[in-house]
Amino acid sequence: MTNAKKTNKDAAKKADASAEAKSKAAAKSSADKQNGLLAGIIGRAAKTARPRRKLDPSAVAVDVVKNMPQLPKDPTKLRLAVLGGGSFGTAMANLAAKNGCDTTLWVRNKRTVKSMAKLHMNKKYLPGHKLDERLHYSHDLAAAIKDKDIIFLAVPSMAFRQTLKNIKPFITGQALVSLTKGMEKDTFALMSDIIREELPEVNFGVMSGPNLAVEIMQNMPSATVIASDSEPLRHAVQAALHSAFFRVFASDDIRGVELGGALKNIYAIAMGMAAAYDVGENTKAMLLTRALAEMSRFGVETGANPLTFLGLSGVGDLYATCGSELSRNYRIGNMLGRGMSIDAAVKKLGQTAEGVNTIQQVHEKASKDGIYMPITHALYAVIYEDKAALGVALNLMEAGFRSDVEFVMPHDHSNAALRAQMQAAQAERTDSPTSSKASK
Ligand SMILES: NC(=O)C1=CN([C@@H]2O[C@H](COP(=O)(O)OP(=O)(O)OC[C@H]3O[C@@H](n4cnc5c(N)ncnc54)[C@H](O)[C@@H]3O)[C@@H](O)[C@H]2O)C=CC1
Ligand SMILES: O=C(CO)COP(=O)(O)O
Repeated sequence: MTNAKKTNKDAAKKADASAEAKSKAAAKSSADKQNGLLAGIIGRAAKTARPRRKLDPSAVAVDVVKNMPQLPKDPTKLRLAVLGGGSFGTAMANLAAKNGCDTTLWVRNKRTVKSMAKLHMNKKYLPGHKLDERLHYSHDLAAAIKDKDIIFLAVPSMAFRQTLKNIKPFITGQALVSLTKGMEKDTFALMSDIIREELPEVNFGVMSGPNLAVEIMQNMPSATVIASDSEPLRHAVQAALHSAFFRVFASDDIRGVELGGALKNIYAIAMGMAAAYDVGENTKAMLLTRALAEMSRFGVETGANPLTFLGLSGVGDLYATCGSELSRNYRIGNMLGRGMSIDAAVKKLGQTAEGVNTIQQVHEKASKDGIYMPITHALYAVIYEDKAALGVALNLMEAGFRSDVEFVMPHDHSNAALRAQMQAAQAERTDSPTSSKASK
């Protein structure tokens, strides 16, 4: 090799090494920036979210907690009761029975119990779907929950408090898990609030996720989230329900998981209505994404961690319900979009659509507390104030300058900065001689 060639090769090597070092430094700086951004978001979330309530051991009756750490990890040894024989209670009870748990489904109607036990089918809510033959049925509440490890509640939100009052005399150490996705009428209480009020000594969790009951019965792979302060309870629920077709993820953000399940029903109604108007994919995507923004904003204001809304119980459930006719809330919205009144739509559905009440609760709470929830208010105006849907939808498009993700760039900043820029540009146009010429 000549000296010149060697010098060129060395120079090229040096240049490569320097380029590599630069690119590594750039990658590191970009990663640092991203980590910094994430740390900022998490930090803000931690500041805005209310401190989580941990169980206060001194307030918990000893006989109630003593069972929890001893919950059998082997699902075949778990004893469960599921209260509420609608589509979701039945689907969850069936999953647990298939896993070998000793499971009793409590249904208030004696005749329904007889029919289910005879046919191994819930003819009214899940017709055509065979239930596991090991599943037990009862209409006797005390017997159904006696000696159980966990009681799952799958009654509609309007019946939740009364159901807790009914089981209170028979609680001897069972843990509770709410499957209900709604808010109590007129109180804005979530199911976890009601449990804390009615049975403050009981260990509990809430479960929520993209879980259309019919798809679960069809063994379509699905997943959900169990949120609880109690690790043994989270593990027990995972062990009881996890299967090849159903994954159970864990969280300790009870409020966030529960709010995801309750709030998405509002937007499922909006999406069902939008579908009736035959809107385009861009419009659906905008609605869905701004719905997520509303949900997480509302969540932060009421004590949830906004990052929870990125999980299965947030965006996951929003996606499932906002695009499927299997969702009763979506169907209600679709009927409204086709000109039916809310009362007629609810009557025709004949099943639980929690969103109908949740819209009213959230509209009132957001108005009272000044939480910016334009989609919810718009939907409320269409459903309960008889406003024309198209006009309300177009008004939404004029809501001013907002930032995309407010936890990355807060709205005030984006609004103020954008307004200032627009005003400056406007002033420049009016001042410039060319603009006055053009306007003549
Ligand atoms: N169906 C689904 O795909 C899912 C439903 N959920 C939630 O589960 C809860 C229950 O929903 P579904 O089972 O779908 O409802 P559903 O409309 O299919 O059935 C409701 C059941 O509750 C019973 N019920 C009504 N009032 C009662 C009372 N006062 N006492 C005892 N039982 C009473 C009804 O007889 C019926 O068996 C709702 O909050 C819903 O949002 C959650 C996840 C999925
Ligand atoms: O919550 C659900 C699926 O995750 C069921 O939705 P609907 O109550 O709208 O049917």
